[in-house]
Amino acid sequence: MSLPSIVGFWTNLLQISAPAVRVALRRAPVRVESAGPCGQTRLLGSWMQKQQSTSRQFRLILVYTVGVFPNQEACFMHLGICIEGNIASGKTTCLEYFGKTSNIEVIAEPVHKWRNLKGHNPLALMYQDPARWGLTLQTYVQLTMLDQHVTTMTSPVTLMERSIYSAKYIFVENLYRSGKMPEVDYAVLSEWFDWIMRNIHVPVDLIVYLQTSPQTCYERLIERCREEEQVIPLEYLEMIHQLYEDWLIHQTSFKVPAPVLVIPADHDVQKMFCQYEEHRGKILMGSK
Ligand SMILES: Nc1ncnc2c1ncn2[C@@H]1O[C@H](COP(=O)(O)OP(=O)(O)O)[C@@H](O)[C@H]1O
Ligand SMILES: Nc1ccn([C@H]2C[C@H](O)[C@@H](COP(=O)(O)O)O2)c(=O)n1
Repeated sequence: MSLPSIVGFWTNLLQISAPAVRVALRRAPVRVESAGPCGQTRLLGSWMQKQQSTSRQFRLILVYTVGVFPNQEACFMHLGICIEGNIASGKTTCLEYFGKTSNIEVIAEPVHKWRNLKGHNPLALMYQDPARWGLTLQTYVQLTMLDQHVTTMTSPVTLMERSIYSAKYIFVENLYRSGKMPEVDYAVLSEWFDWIMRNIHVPVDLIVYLQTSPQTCYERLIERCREEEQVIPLEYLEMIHQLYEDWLIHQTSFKVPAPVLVIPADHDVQKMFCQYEEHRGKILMGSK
């Protein structure tokens, strides 16, 4: 490449691929692992991983590679953002808001699958008898959440409701700690989860935590009136709340897989929409 074409290349790269460049710079050592059209960058990526280097120069080499093989840009373009929060904290409402007001792809929690699996309702069974059905539900939750994480996305930004991480660190943990999940069931789920973490890349670029009081969630849960959840007492929401706080605010329980943007979510819907607008830029850029 001659000097002008190199300059032109960089200018074009930075103009056309700003999000790709940014994502590649930040995520290079862990994101370069797709096979097929990303073959060349995959080699470079694994070499970089071996070097255990996070230096800016190496990352720039990678960005250069993205530019030289422009058809690979899609590998770096995508940002995955998870909306986390207690039951009935307003996650679905948040997803619907962004789904309507921009071309972000939204993925709702697959609750319909948990309520109807070949005519069975694992969610209802779990609430009726957690010790018997907790493992059944959470195994299925883990599978369906993983499926959503690895689904190929076409738009640059995806907002996903909850994650495989909160399924394990919040809900499985809660069943176990409250004595409603036998140790052997917890061990089986943990083995599965650890295997997934070792063998499958589950990328999350940003966690948006809708922080509510348990009381607010209790009121919204009653208002929503989902049949299976009528048995949920306030104490259950308090335990889920504490697990979320320890994980995402105090960061004392489990590894947090991405930066956390905290949005206070006890407010009415209008105020929440205003807050979403205030944070729209950060969310779209995947930064807190
Ligand atoms: N900011 C809010 N103020 C009052 N009610 C809300 C607010 N956000 C959501 N709701 C209502 O609370 C219930 C739970 O909201 P939802 O978005 O389904 O929560 P989640 O997806 O977190 O379980 C729904 O009936 C919804 O209409
Ligand atoms: N791993 C999980 C995830 C969710 N649930 C339950 C909690 C709620 O009853 C329902 C959906 O949650 P929402 O989106 O309304 O917060 O599924 C669970 O038991 N385990």
